[in-house]
Amino acid sequence: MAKENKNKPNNKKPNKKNPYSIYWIYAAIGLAIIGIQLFMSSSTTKQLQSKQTFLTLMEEGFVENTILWRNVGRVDFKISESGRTAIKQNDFSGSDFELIKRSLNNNNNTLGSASPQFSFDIASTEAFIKEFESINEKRKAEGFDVISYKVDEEHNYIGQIFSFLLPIIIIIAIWMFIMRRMSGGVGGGGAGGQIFNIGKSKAKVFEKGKGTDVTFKDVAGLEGAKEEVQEIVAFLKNPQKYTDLGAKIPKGAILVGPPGTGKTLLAKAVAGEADVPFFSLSGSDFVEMFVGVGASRVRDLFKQAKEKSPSIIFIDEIDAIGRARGKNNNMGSNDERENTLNQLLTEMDGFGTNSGVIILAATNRADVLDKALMRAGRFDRQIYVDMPDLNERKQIFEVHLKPIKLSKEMDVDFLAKQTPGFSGADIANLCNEAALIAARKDKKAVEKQDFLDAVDRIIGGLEKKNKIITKTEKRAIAFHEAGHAAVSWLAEHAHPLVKVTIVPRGQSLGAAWYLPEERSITTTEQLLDEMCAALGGRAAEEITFGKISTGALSDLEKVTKQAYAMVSIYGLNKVVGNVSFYDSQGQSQFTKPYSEETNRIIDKEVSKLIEEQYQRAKNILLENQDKLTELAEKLLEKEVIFKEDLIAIFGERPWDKLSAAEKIQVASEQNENVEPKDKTAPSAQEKSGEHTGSDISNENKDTKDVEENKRLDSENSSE
Ligand SMILES: Nc1ncnc2c1ncn2[C@@H]1O[C@H](COP(=O)(O)OP(=O)(O)OP(=O)(O)O)[C@@H](O)[C@H]1O
Ligand SMILES: [Zn+2]
Repeated sequence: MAKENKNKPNNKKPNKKNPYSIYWIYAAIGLAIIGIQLFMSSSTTKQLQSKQTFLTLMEEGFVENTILWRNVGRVDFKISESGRTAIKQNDFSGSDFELIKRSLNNNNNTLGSASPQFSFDIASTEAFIKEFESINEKRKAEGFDVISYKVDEEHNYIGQIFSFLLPIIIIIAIWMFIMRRMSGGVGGGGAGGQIFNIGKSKAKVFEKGKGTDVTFKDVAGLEGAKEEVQEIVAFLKNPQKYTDLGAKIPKGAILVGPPGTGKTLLAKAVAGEADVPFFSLSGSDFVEMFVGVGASRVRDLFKQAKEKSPSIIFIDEIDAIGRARGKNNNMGSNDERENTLNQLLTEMDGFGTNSGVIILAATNRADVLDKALMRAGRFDRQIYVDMPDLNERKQIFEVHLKPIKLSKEMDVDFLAKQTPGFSGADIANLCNEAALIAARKDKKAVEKQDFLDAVDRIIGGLEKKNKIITKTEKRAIAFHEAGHAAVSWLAEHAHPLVKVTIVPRGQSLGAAWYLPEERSITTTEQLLDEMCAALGGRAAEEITFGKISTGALSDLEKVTKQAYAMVSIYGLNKVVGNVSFYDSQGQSQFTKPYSEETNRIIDKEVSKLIEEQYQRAKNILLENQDKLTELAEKLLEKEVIFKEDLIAIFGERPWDKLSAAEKIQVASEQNENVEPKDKTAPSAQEKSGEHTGSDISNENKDTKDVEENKRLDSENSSE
């Protein structure tokens, strides 16, 4: 039973006393009346005054389809073809014949309709039959055909109405079927039908004490967020404590943060732990193609929540309805969403602070939300759920490693270090992937190597063992990657390298993995050294082969972007000065906020900056050319080399001898092409509200070694 409650929408019970169904009854009655009237008017029977009219016509042989209704004492008949022409031409007199003539004329106007029917009352069926038979005998004697008749018990109106209504009923049935399909009512059950529930909220309800089995223990890290959410639960459990002191209980809290950081998980934990009904739905559940449905669903949701108060409403991905109003107004389709949002705002205003309903919402696009939604009095609290840091990653690993069978020497610290920029969801995925890899190798337990393979696979994509690369190309790739590795190893502030590979994987033909610090401010020296290392690949090609290739495309792209950022955004260039042309609103994309003169200076400074670093990279490599060659040869031989090989060739980095405690904060392995890394950039910015150095460092890390790919492509095409 508990299961039922969990999985089925709550709209089943109120179905019975649904206010919408009354309209349907009205509609059905209306349709029936229209139907009957149509039926009546289409086959009207004209009432004649006397039976003598019939008998006259019968004597002439002008009647057909004669039916005697025994228990109502009535006769219906029609006039035959010859009769109709005769009546129109001849002068039958009497009021009945006037009537017949008129209706025959009318009938001619309406194309294709059947000949009109006439009726008259009789006192007794038996007596009438006698008269009828006597006329027939007369006709027989005169050599004419006898007129036949039929005796029936009762006029079957019901059957005729039904046969008329049947197609209408079928059409309605088809229509209802389509509507049900459109409102996605798979779980809605057969009985009531979704059509009645289209304006009902689609919230899943977790009743008191039957919540999810997620608890706060399952949410690792996120200490701050957890505390705030727990406080909300406390408000609901014991409002007295707060209201006694005059405090108002917040109406809502919105969880903001990058994807996969555990917002939904946190809300599920609230459902699991709070001892109150929990309504869970997604922003897109309000959206339907019919106007007014969204607003009606909001109304219904709040009504239900209030009935069960104290309760919690959770709206996931609220940006689906909460987007700022008024933008893109030229597209009419937004009206419906705005109505929905307006209704939500009204509802949030409508209930008092102490009504015992608290709204939780989650989004990863807080920037697009309507300001009215975020103001105090609605979502009073904004809870930031950030990407996990080293320590939090460790805790998340601990949660997700629990169900996995590990080999003895598994080291969670190590895993956390290997995964900078991973979100909680990424880590969950990694653990699963590692287990899959181990299973594929028929292992009894998951080993460290499986996790490393899983990291490689998640970051870099699948290995491409069969990719065809010529010997010269392989050599060029090896020297290029060795160049990156050597420069980053030898430049003090560059991220030290951890692993270099020339195994094709995903899009790339080779990759150098760095060990970036998790830092929030980047110094000029760090930026310059990173640029130098990025140019190291091309520099190595030049000093080794005497020619450069197109393979450094993405290195160059990254370096150029970073140089422009340094000069025109971070104010790190002496000539341009302490100015930033950064446009945090992203408004003036078409006009540059500086003069032509400044433009020229910026361009000049950027190319100077890059050229300097390129020369520096070349110098570093020239000084160590034999070591570079040794490294490249080793790479060609082993395909993957690690930090240890670099130490063997270049010796320890003198500046790497940090204290162990510091190291734990600093360390972490990083690929050149870490996709999750990108996700951290905006969050760091959003949070501080200003532009920190972090996104520079991120830009810096996001090197794709697609370059090698492109190099090959263009070599093929140009030569
Ligand atoms: N802090 C965490 N502790 C444990 N597991 C986590 C944590 N964060 C994320 N996860 C894992 O990642 C999965 C996805 O997280 P969740 O759906 O809560 O992310 P989200 O922030 O809601 O993402 P989105 O914004 O994309 O909806 C969870 O089911 C859980 O397995
Ligand atoms: Zn490169």
